[in-house]
Amino acid sequence: IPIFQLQTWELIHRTMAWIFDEYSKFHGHSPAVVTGKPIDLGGSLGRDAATGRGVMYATEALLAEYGKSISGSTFVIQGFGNVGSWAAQLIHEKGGKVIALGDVSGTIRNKAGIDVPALMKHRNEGGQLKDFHGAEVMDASELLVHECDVLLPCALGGVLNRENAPDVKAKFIIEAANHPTDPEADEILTKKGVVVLPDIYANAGGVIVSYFEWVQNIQGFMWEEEKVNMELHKYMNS
Ligand SMILES: NC(=O)C1=CN([C@@H]2O[C@H](COP(=O)(O)OP(=O)(O)OC[C@H]3O[C@@H](n4cnc5c(N)ncnc54)[C@H](OP(=O)(O)O)[C@@H]3O)[C@@H](O)[C@H]2O)C=CC1
Ligand SMILES: O=C(O)CCC(=O)C(=O)O
Repeated sequence: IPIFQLQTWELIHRTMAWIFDEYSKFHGHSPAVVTGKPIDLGGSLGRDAATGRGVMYATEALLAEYGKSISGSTFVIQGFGNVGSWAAQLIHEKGGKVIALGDVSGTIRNKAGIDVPALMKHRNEGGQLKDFHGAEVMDASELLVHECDVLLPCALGGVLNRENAPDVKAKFIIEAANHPTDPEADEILTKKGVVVLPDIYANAGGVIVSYFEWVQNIQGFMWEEEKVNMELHKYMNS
C-alpha cells in the first residue's frame, strides 16, 4: 500500500484520494486499497498525530525500563514537521522538558524548557522557529550534540554519523525519522553506552494507524479517536 514521505498531509490526502478514486472507477467503491486518505473518504481519525504519538509511547516505555519517565527528562528534537511537532507536543503534555529544537528555518533553545503550545501557535500563524520569542537562536550544528537526556531525530536519514556521533551527549536516542543513525554512528554510540531505539519500532505508530485505517475500511466502520489511540498504545506496548 503506497504512502508519501516528507510531504504535507494536505498533499498526502489529495494524492491518496486520487488513487482511491481512480481505482474505484474500474473496480467499484474500494476505500481499503489505499491509506492516508482524507477523513471524509475513509481516512482514520488520529493518523495525523500517530507517528509522533507512537514515538511518545515508545519513549515512555524505554525510559520506564531504566526507571525514568518523560516527566523530569530533557529532550532535544530535530525536525518540527508532522513527526517532530506531534512528538514535541505530546512529550510536553507529559511533563517532558523540550530544551532545544530545530528545522530548516532555524534552531532554538531554552534551558528552562520551550513552551511547545506557544511555539505551535507561532508556527501555525506562519512564524519561523528563529523568530520565536520564547527561546534563543543557536547554531544548527550544535543541535544533535546538545546536552540532554533524550535526543529525537525527526527529520532526515543519516544525520548521526561518524563525524558527530563521538560528541553526542544524549543518553537515549529515539529513531523517530527513518534510519537517522548510520551504521558507523551506531557502533560509536553503542561503545559510548548510548541507548538507540531503532526506527522500525520507534516510528511504527504511523504504519500501525494506517493498518487501522485499512481494518476500519474493510469493517465499513469508523473508530473514535480515543479507540485509535488506545489500540495504538496497546500495539506499541505489546
Ligand atoms: N509522517 C509519518 O507518518 C512518518 C514519518 N517517518 C519519518 O520521519 C521523518 C520526518 O517525517 P515527517 O515529520 O512526516 O516529515 P515533515 O516533512 O512533516 O517534517 C520534516 C521536518 O524536518 C525538517 N528538516 C528537514 N531537513 C532538515 C535539516 N537538514 N535539519 C533540520 N531539520 C530538517 C523540516 O524542516 P522545514 O519544515 O523547515 O523544511 C521539517 O520540520 C522522515 O524521516 C520520515 O521518513 C517515519 C514514519 C512515519
Ligand atoms: O503510514 C504508512 O503506511 C507508512 C508510514 C511511514 O511513513 C513509514 O513507516 O515510514
